[in-house]
Amino acid sequence: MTNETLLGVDDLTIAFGPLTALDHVSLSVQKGERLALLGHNGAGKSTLFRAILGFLFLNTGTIRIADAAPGSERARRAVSYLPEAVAFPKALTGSEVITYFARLKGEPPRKALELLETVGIADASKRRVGTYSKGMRQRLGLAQALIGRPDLLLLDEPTSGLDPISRGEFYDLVDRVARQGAAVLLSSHSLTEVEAKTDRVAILSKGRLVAEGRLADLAGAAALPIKVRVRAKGADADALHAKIGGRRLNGRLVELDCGTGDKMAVLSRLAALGDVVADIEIETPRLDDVYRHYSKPPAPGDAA
Ligand SMILES: Nc1ncnc2c1ncn2[C@@H]1O[C@H](COP(=O)(O)OP(=O)(O)OP(=O)(O)O)[C@@H](O)[C@H]1O
Repeated sequence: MTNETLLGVDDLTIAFGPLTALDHVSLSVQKGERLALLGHNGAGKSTLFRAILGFLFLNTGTIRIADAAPGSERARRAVSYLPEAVAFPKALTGSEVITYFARLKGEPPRKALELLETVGIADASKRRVGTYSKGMRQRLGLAQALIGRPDLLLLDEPTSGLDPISRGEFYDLVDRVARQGAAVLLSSHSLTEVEAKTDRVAILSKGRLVAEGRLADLAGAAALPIKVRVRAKGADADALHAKIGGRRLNGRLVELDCGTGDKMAVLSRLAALGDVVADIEIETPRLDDVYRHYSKPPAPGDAA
């Protein structure tokens, strides 16, 4: 653990009776870093959050938050949590909610109220929360989580139910908070979103950490193929398919798999075909390919 490590989880096991929800899990999140926690329903993501918050007995291992034990005074000051469906008293205004939480955290309400500006709902600060849209409630939740400048932000599926624009804006805010030095651990089922918006991913499968690292490194380690999609001239995919093999996707497209080392050779071969090829597209592995590779298929009834 370096002094830049704001969350260190080492060999963590958590069991609920006979069920092992987390099985010897180790991971860390550094200052300014956004780590995405991925996994099917029941993989153990929320259990990890609850353990970090100090609510659970650890069967094995340790958790350190800014070098403090979970649940300690120091850790409680350092960590903030935003659940998936944040609920505030409907009769309170946004300002009243923030003032209330600032007082609970022993922070000056005036400073905390500036966070309503940060998250873009200052205009609605005098309105009752009961009139807020889901996106506005999540923004208010983020403002609440940011009170006192936490070192570690835990975001449990923070954008589920938000429209694409609100999701984008939410991630921009998270990005800004990370650039100011916070460590962010967020869980999500939305792989495309996480791919562009986080620094590293950790994949849990049935309580075990099956992969952890930067997307490009995980894709490289898994030796996932690059897909080369070739468009046939004159919409004659059959003729093209007969020449190059691979998969015929439709009447115009044929797809080939190749390793990073073979890419140039494959491209040269295709270029030499000349008249039968209209266009070539190259697709490097995406997070959903990496996720599918590393995570086991869900048990029946476990669909994400
Ligand atoms: N208090 C508990 N008692 C018994 N089993 C529990 C308890 N809390 C969680 N579990 C079990 O632990 C496993 C992990 O659950 P967890 O809620 O951490 O999964 P998750 O990855 O957050 O899933 P989801 O994506 O659905 O939120 C599941 O099998 C769940 O049923």
